[in-house]
Amino acid sequence: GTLSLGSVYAQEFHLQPTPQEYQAGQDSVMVPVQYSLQAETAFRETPAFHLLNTLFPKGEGKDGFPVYVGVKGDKSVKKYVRRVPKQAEGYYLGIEKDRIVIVGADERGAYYGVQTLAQLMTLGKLPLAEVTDYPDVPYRGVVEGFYGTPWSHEARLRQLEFYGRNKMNVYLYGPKDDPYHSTPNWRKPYPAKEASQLKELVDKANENGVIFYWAIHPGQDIKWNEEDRDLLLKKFESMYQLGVRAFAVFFDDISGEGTKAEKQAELLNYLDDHFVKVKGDVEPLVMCPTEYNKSWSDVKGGYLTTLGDKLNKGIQIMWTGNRVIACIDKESMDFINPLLKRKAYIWWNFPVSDYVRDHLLMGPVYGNGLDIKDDMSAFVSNPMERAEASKIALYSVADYAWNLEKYDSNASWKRAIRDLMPNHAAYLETFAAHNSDLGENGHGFRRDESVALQPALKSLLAAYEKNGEMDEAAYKQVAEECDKIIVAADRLLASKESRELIEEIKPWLMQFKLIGEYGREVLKMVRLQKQGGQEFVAVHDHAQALQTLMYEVDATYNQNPYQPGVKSGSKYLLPTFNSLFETSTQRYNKAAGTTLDSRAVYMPYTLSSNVKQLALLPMRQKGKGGNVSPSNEVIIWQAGGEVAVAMDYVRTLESLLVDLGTQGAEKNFRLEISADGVNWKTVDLRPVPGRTLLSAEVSGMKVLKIRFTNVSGSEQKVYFKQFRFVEQ
Ligand SMILES: CCCCCN1C(CC(=O)NC)[C@@H](O)[C@H](O)[C@H]1CO
Repeated sequence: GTLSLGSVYAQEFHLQPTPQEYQAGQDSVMVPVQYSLQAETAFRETPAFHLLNTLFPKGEGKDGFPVYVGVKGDKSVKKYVRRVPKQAEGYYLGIEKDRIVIVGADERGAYYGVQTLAQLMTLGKLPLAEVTDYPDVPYRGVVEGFYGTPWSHEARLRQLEFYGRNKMNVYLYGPKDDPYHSTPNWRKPYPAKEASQLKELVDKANENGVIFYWAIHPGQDIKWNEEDRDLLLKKFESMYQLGVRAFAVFFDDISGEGTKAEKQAELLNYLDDHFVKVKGDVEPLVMCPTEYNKSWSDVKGGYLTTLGDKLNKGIQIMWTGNRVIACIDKESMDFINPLLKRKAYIWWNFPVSDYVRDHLLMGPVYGNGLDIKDDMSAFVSNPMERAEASKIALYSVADYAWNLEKYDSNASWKRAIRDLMPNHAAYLETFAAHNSDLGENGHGFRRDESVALQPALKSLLAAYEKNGEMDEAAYKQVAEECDKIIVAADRLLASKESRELIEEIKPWLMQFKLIGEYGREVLKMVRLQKQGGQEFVAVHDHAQALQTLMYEVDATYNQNPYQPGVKSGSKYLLPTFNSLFETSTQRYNKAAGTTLDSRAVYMPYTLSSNVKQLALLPMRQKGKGGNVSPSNEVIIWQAGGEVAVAMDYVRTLESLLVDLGTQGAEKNFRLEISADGVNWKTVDLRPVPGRTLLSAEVSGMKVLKIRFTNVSGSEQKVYFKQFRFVEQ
C-alpha cells in the first residue's frame, strides 16, 4: 500500500548534492527488503551494481521488488531513455508503486542514481518520486595538494567513500611533502608498501565512481632532456601498472629552469601523444601551471598564452583564481579562459590551512560565483591536512559544483555538519560556528565567524566600553552561548561518534571549552565591576587562570615551524572577552585603588614592511621571543625594501635567526638593531654551515627596533622561511 510521508521528512529531507530536478508526491511505498534486478548482465560488473546490492536487507531475489537499472542504450531500460538528461553523468530515477527505475546517461550516471536512491531509502519509506539530475561542472572533487602531513591511508579510504556519496568524481593525489610525488624521488618508483597502498586507493576510487589522478611535481629539479622525460614516462608507467588511469603534472611553487612554458608544454604534449593517446584508457592530462593565479601572472611575458597556444587541446590547465587564495567569480574566469583557450580547471585553495596551521576552517563555503557553471571544466578543493575536519567544506563544495544556481551556502553548511555527526550535529555546529576564520595571514584571505552571535558580542562590548552600560539582552545571549560552548566541547570530546574527527580537532575542542569558561567568568567580572563587589577579585583571578590554561594549550599542541598552536574563536569571541576583561579590570582598579593585572593577551612585537608580500605577515609571540609567520611563496624583494619589528619597550636580545632559503643572502641583506629607534647598529649575519640559515650575534643587545634591508641594489627573489628572535 502507499503511506503518506510525514511533513517532518519533507522539511528536513534534502538530497545531496542538490538535484537539478526532484518531484516527490505525498505518497510512498515501503522500502523493499529484497529487489529483483532487471538489467543487462554487464551491469553486474559496475560500481552501481555493487552499491545497489548493499541497499536491500535481503539482497537480490526473483520475487523481489523490480529494479530496472542501466544506461542509455540498454534494452532493459529502453522505455525510459527519453527521461535521461543528455549531460554526462546524468541520470533519471523513478520510484513507482511497483518498480524502481534508474537510467544513467553513462555508467557513472547510473552509479549516481543509485547513490540518490540510497539517500531516499534513509527516509524509512520510498516517496513516489522522479529525479532528473546531472552535474553542472564536469570534474568535481579534491586535490590533496597541501603542505604538511599528508593524509593517512585510512583517511584517504574514508575520503573516497565520502566522494562517492557526494557525487564527487575526482581525487588528485599530490601531497607536496610526499617525496615520490615531488623532488627528490619523483623519478623513482614507490617502495612496495606505498605502492600497494596506492593500488588499494585506486581500487577504492573505482568502487566509488571516483577518478584517481596521480600527480607528479618534477619542476624543481627537472632537466629538459630525454633522460628525465623518459624517467617521467617510466614513473607514469609504473603508476599505470598499479591501476592508475589518470595523471597530472604540477609545476606550481617552483623556480628556475622548470618554469619555462615552452618546455612544460613540450613535455605535456609528449606525454599526451606517447602515453595517454597510446594507452587509450587514460583520462585527459591535468597540469598545474607555474603562473597559477592572476596576481602571479605576467600576461605580456607570454607564459599563459604559450600554454594556451601550445598545449594539446585535451589537456586541462589548473587555476586558483585572482590570487593564490581567492574565491572564483565570473570576472576571474573571463580573464583566464581566453588566455588558456579552454575552460580553466579550478583548484580552489579552501579549506586548505597550511598557511594558517593554528586555525581550523569549519565554516560555510561561500563567495564563489553562482553564474560560472559553463566557465570551468573542474572545481576541485585543496583541503586541510585534517581530513575529517575538511569534510564540512568538501560536502558543500560537492553541493556547489553539482548545482551552482541552487546552491545555498548556509543551508548546505548545516547539512554538512548533520551529515558528519548526525548524533552531535547541534554541538558540532556550535563549535564550527566559532572556528571558521583564518586570522591574519600573508594571503589576506578571511572568512566570517561567530555570525549569529556577532551582534550581541558587539552591542555588549559597545555599551560597556562606551559608558559602562549593560545591554541585558546581549548579555543574556552571550552568557547562554558560553554555556552552549562548554556543553558542546564536552559532548564532542566525549563523543563515540566520528572518533577520527574528534582526535583531529581535540586540541581545538579543549581550547574552545576554555574560551567558554573564560567568557563565563568575564561576564561575571563585568557584572561585579558595576556592582563594585569584592568578589570581583576572585573571579578576575579565575579568569586569569583560564588565560594561562589557554596559553598552555596554544603552546603545547599542534607545534609546527609555521603557525604553531591552537587558535579558536579568534575573530570576535575571544577578542571580545579579552576587551571586557581588560576594561572591567581597569575600571575596578580605578574604583578600588587596586592594581590587578589587566593584560589579557599580550603581543609586544609589531611588524612593518614595505615589501608587499611581507607587509601582512602576522607576528607571533612564542615563550620568551617572537617570530614573523613564514611564507611559502617566492618573495619579490625590491632593492631597499625592508622588514622591521618594533618592541613595546626596550628589551634585551639573546639570539636572532633569519632564513631566506638561499645561499649567500648575507651579502645582499643588512641587519640593524636600534635601542632607541633613531640610532642604528649593523649586526653581522653568519651563515650556518651547509644551511641557508643566518645567525646574528645579538646576545645582550638592547633593542627597541630591528630592521632587515635588501642592500644589494637590485630586486632579490628569496623565500621568507624564518625570522625569529629570542629575548634574554
Ligand atoms: C608557495 C606558494 C604558496 C601557495 C601554496 N598553495 C599551493 C600551491 C597551489 O596553490 N597550487 C595551485 C598549495 O600547495 C598550498 O596548499 C597552497 C596554499 O598554501
